[in-house]
Amino acid sequence: MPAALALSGLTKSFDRPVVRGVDLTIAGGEFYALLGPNGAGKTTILRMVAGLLKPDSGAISIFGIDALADPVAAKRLMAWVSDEPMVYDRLTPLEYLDFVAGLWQVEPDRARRTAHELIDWLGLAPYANDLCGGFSKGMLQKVALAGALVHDPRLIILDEPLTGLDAGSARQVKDVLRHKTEAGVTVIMTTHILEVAERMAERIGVIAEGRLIAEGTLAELRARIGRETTLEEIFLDLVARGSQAA
Ligand SMILES: Nc1ncnc2c1ncn2[C@@H]1O[C@H](COP(=O)(O)OP(=O)(O)OP(=O)(O)O)[C@@H](O)[C@H]1O
Repeated sequence: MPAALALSGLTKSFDRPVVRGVDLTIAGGEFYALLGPNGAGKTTILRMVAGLLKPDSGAISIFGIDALADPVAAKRLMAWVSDEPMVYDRLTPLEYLDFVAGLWQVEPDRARRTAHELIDWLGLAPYANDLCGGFSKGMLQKVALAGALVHDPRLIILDEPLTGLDAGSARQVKDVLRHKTEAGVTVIMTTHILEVAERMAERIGVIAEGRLIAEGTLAELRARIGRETTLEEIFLDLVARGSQAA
């Protein structure tokens, strides 16, 4: 069984190098959190995986598909959920999900079932027939998440999915992601909420200055630091060591 995601030697520069030779392998069904300081390159890595940015060099494989050579086949297997939700103002959540499912050519009955399931899970049922134009950012984030999941992707990539959500909405989103991993779906997400990474992720990767400076389970990261402490302490310690090494 090929890895859900395998990155090798991934690099990207803008006016300076931003992603500097990242190798990363995530197994099918894993929940992986990508942590790192602001500007570390996390979003840039994920945007390359999602096919929104072209790497300068390196390889991206999604369930064994070369995502650079066959981006359409790779995109069929994954969902990209950005931290800036893009939803059509003039559609209702149900219409939006129907539209997205149509783009993916999901069989209509199945699409409708999945759409209703996602809308229920995310607490959007009371607004399912209201125009998205009047929604708050948190509601739009949930509609965008539902839209990303309507074609039943096997790999879900989320950039800061919980930012700006109230406690109830954050719980709904976390429950959906948990439900998906229980069903064998792979999740990779960036977050600055260390408690979320600590509670939800099976493995954590730390990016600093464009490099993967550490990864492992929380216990493995703790062992690297050599003392029993919080993820926050581990994170700060690893990042400080990473910048010293660079
Ligand atoms: N399109 C772009 N053009 C020029 N520079 C960019 C572009 N996109 C990102 N950068 C730069 O690349 C660096 C890494 O950005 P990136 O968004 O990947 O970081 P991040 O780890 O996701 O940060 P944050 O936690 O703040 O979201 C930053 O210095 C950013 O300004």
